[in-house]
Amino acid sequence: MKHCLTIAGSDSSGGAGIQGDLKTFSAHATFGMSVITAVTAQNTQGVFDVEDMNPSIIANQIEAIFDDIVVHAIKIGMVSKIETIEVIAKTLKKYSLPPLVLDPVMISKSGYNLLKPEAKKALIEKLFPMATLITPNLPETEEILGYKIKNLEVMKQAAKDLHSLGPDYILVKGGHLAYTATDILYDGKNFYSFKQERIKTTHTHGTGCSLSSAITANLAKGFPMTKAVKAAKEYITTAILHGFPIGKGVGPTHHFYELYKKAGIQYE
Ligand SMILES: Nc1ncnc2c1ncn2[C@@H]1O[C@H](COP(=O)(O)OP(=O)(O)OP(=O)(O)O)[C@@H](O)[C@H]1O
Ligand SMILES: Cc1ncc(CO)c(N)n1
Repeated sequence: MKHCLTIAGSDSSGGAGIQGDLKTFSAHATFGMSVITAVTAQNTQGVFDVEDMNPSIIANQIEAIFDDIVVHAIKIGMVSKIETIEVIAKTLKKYSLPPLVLDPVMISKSGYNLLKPEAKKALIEKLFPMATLITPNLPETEEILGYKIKNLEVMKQAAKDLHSLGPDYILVKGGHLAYTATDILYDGKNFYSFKQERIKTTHTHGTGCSLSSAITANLAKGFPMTKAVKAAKEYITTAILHGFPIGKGVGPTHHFYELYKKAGIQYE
């Protein structure tokens, strides 16, 4: 059994953030652990409130895990503000780290700033160089680099520009492209394209969180990066295809579709 850690925010509606990450780790038969950076009051319609955890409890959660349990891979999601970023970087640096996937969460699908705008610089300077992989979506990539991205060619240029900021691998996610859901992976030398037709659905709450957690679980199992991303892309595509129409807005994906199918579990 491999052990995966998510350092992220709690999503009360269960599809994204810590809850989505732990479901994804479990769906990959890995043991999930969590460090909560913030608690959000959100549902399928929006984010209504956020309470950030104090830096001391963030540090204590990280230390409690690393001082006791082997961590095979880490995912970082919502980090809210400068103090949170600083304490995560400082505390993690005390340990020898496994692969680290950083999802640079900035703005929720409903338009809420999950990262305070003034914290962008700290995220890039303190956490990007520690990351094995970063997984920005298109609005995040545009925000970090300061130019518009409308097609796959510009996504490749963006991947190169992001690579110069320190991560070993870049995955620019194309979920916000109009015509395809193609993601581009860059390792500093080669590009790898993960092509997928856009699925016509509104139930895409937490797709980014779940994709990065699936990659994390695959890295924990020792998959090389291209294989980890390929398998995670297949996982998220299935999860989106079977998304749940719960709530009045953007519903969550189905984290356990394949497992339920194999087990013959009826859930409808
Ligand atoms: N409609 C869709 N059909 C197929 N794949 C999709 C669709 N929407 C997103 N994806 C895929 O889901 C993954 C997550 O990408 P996306 O760009 O949506 O992340 P995100 O915006 O960070 O998500 P969130 O903020 O909700 O967590 C990517 O592999 C993307 O290509
Ligand atoms: C807590 C949290 N993290 C990340 C996202 C982005 O999907 C979200 N909506 N909520």
